[in-house]
Amino acid sequence: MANVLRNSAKFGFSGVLSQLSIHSRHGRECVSPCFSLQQRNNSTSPKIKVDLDSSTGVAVLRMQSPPVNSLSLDFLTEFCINLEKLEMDRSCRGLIITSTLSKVFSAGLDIMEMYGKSPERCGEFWKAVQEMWLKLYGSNMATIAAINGSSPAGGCLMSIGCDYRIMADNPRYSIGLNETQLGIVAPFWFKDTLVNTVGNRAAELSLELGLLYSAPDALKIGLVDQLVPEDQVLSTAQDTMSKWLAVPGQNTLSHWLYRVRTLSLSHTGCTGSEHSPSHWLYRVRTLSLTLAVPGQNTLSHTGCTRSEHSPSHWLYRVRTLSLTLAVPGQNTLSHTGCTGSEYSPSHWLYRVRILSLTLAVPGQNTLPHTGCTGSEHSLSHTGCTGSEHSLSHWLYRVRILSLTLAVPGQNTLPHTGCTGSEHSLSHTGCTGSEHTLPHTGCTGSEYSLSHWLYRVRTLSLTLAVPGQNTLSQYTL
Ligand SMILES: CCCCC/C=C\CCC/C=C/CC(=O)SCCNC(=O)CCNC(=O)[C@H](O)C(C)(C)COP(=O)(O)OP(=O)(O)OC[C@H]1O[C@@H](n2cnc3c(N)ncnc32)[C@H](O)[C@@H]1OP(=O)(O)O
Repeated sequence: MANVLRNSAKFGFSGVLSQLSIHSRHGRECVSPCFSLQQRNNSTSPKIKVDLDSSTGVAVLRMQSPPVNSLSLDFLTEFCINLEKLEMDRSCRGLIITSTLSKVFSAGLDIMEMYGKSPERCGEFWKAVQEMWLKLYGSNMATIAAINGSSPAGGCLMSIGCDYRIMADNPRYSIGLNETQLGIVAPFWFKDTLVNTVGNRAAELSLELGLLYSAPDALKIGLVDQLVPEDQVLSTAQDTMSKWLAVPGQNTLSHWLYRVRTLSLSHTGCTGSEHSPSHWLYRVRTLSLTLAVPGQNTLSHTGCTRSEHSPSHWLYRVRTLSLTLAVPGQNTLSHTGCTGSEYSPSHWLYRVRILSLTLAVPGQNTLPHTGCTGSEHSLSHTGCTGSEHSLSHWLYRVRILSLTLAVPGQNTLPHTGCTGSEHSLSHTGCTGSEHTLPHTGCTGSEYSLSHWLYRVRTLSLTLAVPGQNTLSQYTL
């Protein structure tokens, strides 16, 4: 193990990444995930065993790939195919993931896949990792991880991709995103999923230090939801699953609304159907990693010029910065308008972030400042076009807007400037009839207004990417 890691370090992950980056630029065909997965599954011995109980609608997926259920390309392929089959099986409503091995749930990504492989193989592997996460995190089934052993790195990702985690109460078992300790960096979507699970500060500490938590500590920070004696992990998962399945529609809207935010960030920048989510996940990840490569200080405006800022420290922060500030199609941080020395980065970063959150009104040209160049760098870039429009004027309106949105019978948003037939849900940024927020599950007139107001508000706040038609990009 240690040898593998040492060799990986010697080989250089950034080298692998740059190769991958080139590969990505040349472009991969966007084929259906199902097709591509089936094509590349050459393994004969099953690494996954699935039992679906048709009386309960609950499937148990057992990982059985000794010695440690490491996530190789073959393993991931088999995992995804099984997941996809269950997803398409309408009788299956719940999924429990566990391991047949003693002491180990999953050791995470197979280190051997990250060492000495061709760029093509690396690309396939990485795509499979993304597909595993997308399928799990985006599943319509209720999902529970029955963690009956250690679950580092990718194993932890798999666990936090589920709705609920039950872990064996054994302090020798550990779980966490420990990549930093290995000299590599957890991709931003690993980070997002962790943040969604344990919150910002715990995730920050966890990622910067590459922490592995014992089962009791994992429970303390909320990384797992419940500890039970080892021999009761599966039975408790089954009991818990019946509670989840008793919640009406639990695996539809509420489930999705929460997850859509994370998934949509992953898609940012997607403008055409040729861009599959995994394609973008791959690119964005590469971008974020590349941005912080020492010696390539393209983020000089972030203030990152000193050697005392360790990569992991910066990668974590830079990722957050890019996600927060990046406007698709814009030259990321330069769109902050920070071109003169009078504007310190922190000054701008702070303001722009607040502005984006405060002023973004879907369908409006909320943040035209992204194209500001020169002396108009002022508060007028918030969308105010005349000097009479002060910031407080706008802040006031936007506040009113948010409040008004929730008043039954006023869903037309006339004050946003919308006039005519576009007074509808198209103000969310949807422009074509095909864009009916399919992922919300809402499809027709059976949904009352208050129902929609509530949903739209959440969606707008959640999904609005200024200047982009975010919802239309959502293809999952
Ligand atoms: C495509 C290239 C892209 C490059 C991009 C670069 C960076 C991007 C982000 C990378 C993200 C990575 C996420 C990951 O998941 S990295 C993997 C991290 N995993 C770990 O750190 C786990 C390491 N393993 C352990 O801690 C332990 O093995 C254990 C799971 C706790 C089990 O312990 P134990 O029961 O004592 O077993 P052993 O340690 O003796 O191991 C038995 C056997 O298994 C081999 N092995 C263990 N882990 C892995 C692994 N992840 N991949 C492959 N092989 C693994 C270990 O070497 C032993 O083999 P031998 O018996 O042959 O010595």
